[in-house]
Amino acid sequence: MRSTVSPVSSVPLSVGRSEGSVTPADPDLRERLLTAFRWIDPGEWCDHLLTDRSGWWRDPVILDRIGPALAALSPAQPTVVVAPATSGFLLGPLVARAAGVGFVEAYRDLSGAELADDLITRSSGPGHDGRPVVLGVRSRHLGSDDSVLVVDDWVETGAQLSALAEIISAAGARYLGAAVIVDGAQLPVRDRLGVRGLVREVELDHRRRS
Ligand SMILES: O=P(O)(O)OC[C@H]1O[C@H](OP(=O)(O)OP(=O)(O)O)[C@H](O)[C@@H]1O
Repeated sequence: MRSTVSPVSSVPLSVGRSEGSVTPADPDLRERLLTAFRWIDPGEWCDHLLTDRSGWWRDPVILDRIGPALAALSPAQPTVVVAPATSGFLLGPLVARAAGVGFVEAYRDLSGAELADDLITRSSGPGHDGRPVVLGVRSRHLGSDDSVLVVDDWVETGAQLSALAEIISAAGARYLGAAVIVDGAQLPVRDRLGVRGLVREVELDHRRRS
């Protein structure tokens, strides 16, 4: 399911979507997020649409406002922001900066020499691409005094967030919830993982059809 067209990632075409509430946000920012996003139909070889989120990062206004907007979704003041590779490595530091805290990477590829460190790893899934999710976080960067806001650009099955919530719990830290740009989660997943989003996936879907 993974596209070779960078920086596009895949999201299933016929995913179930809930109509749950999304936290109200800056209307202009929401409009920019909806406008700058593109669905891509790769054609016969693929039975689902691909997501092109690159327009978000190209818009300087989005880049300026997205950190504070996501930080504002946190139900409490975090002591640290955690986000998964790859998009989370862009978004996470923007949110951490807005919240006045530090950032910790959650890696998907645990084979790199740079990760020769004590890691807390957890698996979950399958994720939106049908594959198991395995994430690892350096244990020395999280502790029992930490309240952790997880940040990502998109939630679909919640597999990434589930693994992160378990990692945070294993570190003895407090999981505050997740702040995301696009909430495509089903209601039970949204509630279980404390997901708050700026836009709903169905809003993007409506734009595709209009
Ligand atoms: O709720 P889930 O089913 O776990 O899916 C959510 C994940 O999907 C996207 O990642 P993607 O695989 O597209 O990778 P990217 O961060 O490199 O764009 C997004 O950035 C989330 O991390």
